[in-house]
Amino acid sequence: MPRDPLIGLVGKPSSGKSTTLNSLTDANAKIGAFPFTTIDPNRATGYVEIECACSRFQKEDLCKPNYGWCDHGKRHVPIELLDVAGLIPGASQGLGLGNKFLDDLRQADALIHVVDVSGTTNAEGKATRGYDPLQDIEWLQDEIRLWIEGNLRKRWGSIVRRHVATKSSVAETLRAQFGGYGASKEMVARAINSIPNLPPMEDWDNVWISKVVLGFMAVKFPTVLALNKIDHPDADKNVSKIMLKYPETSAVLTSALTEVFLRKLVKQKFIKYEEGTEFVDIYEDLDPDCGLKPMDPVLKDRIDNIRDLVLYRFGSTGVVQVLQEATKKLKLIPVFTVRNILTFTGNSGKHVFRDCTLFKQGSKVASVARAIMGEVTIASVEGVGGKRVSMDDVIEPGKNDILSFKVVPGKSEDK
Ligand SMILES: Nc1nc2c(ncn2[C@@H]2O[C@H](COP(=O)(O)OP(=O)(O)OP(=O)(O)O)[C@@H](O)[C@H]2O)c(=O)[nH]1
Repeated sequence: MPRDPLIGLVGKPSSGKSTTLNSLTDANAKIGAFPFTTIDPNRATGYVEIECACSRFQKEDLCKPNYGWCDHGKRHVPIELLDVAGLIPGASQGLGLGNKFLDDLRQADALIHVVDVSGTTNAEGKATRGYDPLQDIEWLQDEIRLWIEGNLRKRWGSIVRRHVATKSSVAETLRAQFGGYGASKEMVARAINSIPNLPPMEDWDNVWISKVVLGFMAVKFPTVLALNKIDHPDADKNVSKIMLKYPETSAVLTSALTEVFLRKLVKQKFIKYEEGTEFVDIYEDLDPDCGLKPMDPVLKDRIDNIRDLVLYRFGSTGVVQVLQEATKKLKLIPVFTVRNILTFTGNSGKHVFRDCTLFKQGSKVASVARAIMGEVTIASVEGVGGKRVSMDDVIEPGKNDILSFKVVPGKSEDK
């Protein structure tokens, strides 16, 4: 059965991973200004915004997801997040929580690397001033590479002997080695194909091994940088440096602390705030019967600062966007499963498109069936208009992403 996609938050201690996770979820990950607040991997549910199928059929008013929510066709679908305990230089040699961190990482399908661009924490996450966060991007990649390389080199002699003796292909041999990281055959093939002029495996030296590991990392751990703490005055120059050095890397500017603060004020009914945007309304901006409470001047000043320093300058706090970017890297397709393909309703009631699940690009209807229905015998699959859909079809947005499975009668309920 395919596993649900998982996005890992990585970064040095105190870079703001827990705050970012909190800002994306309702989880209460511990937040602290000292290293290793997060000792156990912390799983939580984030919500990624997609275009809901309800708007294709002008049924926005009837859309009521079983999980997440839908706001005028903008649907927020759950996705699992993993806050990985702080990593420091030397982790691949076991420093800090190194090996534990790296082992937790195996399960992730994409990474959000939270970088503290304020320069106020050093590589170990201790308070400092003027630290250059460029270093963090480099050493974190290095530690992951060294960890994977270390695991490979430990057994290199026997790996190559077996490879030659069994006349295996490079893909087969590497698939066996990288299986522990959850690598599929297709992933290993993509990694190998990304390296030009790769010699036979028995001729690889350390340089070739590093190249292969880097190729594998790019496929297995596509990464988005969350350049966090942009509310800090020193952030600008550090962001420019990073963008200049890594023009090809996906990066989103974030202020996780601001997002957490805004969400708190929403709960306390001081503001109306559209997540992922720059729009914050306070009592004075709206009608007296808007349901908001008036603020004292100190709080009002803070909101003005947040508008000037974060929202109007950057367009948002960035946290919603960082999750969008990470999900984009995974190339996920939302699939809507309904019981009634004509009305798009579920088991009962008038509400439409109750279920939506994210699947990897390239998934077939058969794997959607297995993931959603379990091990039952499917009699037929229908798409929009009641058209028959083949189990072998590859799912595509707008084409066959709305499905109804009919189960062989007597075996199980259909959906
Ligand atoms: N100014 C500012 N501070 C932030 C931001 N995000 C997090 N912080 C602060 O940075 C400190 C560390 O944040 P955490 O979220 O605990 O960091 P962490 O990376 O999870 O740390 P570990 O659990 O030690 O790995 C806290 O004092 C946060 O309030 C931000 O966007 N701006």
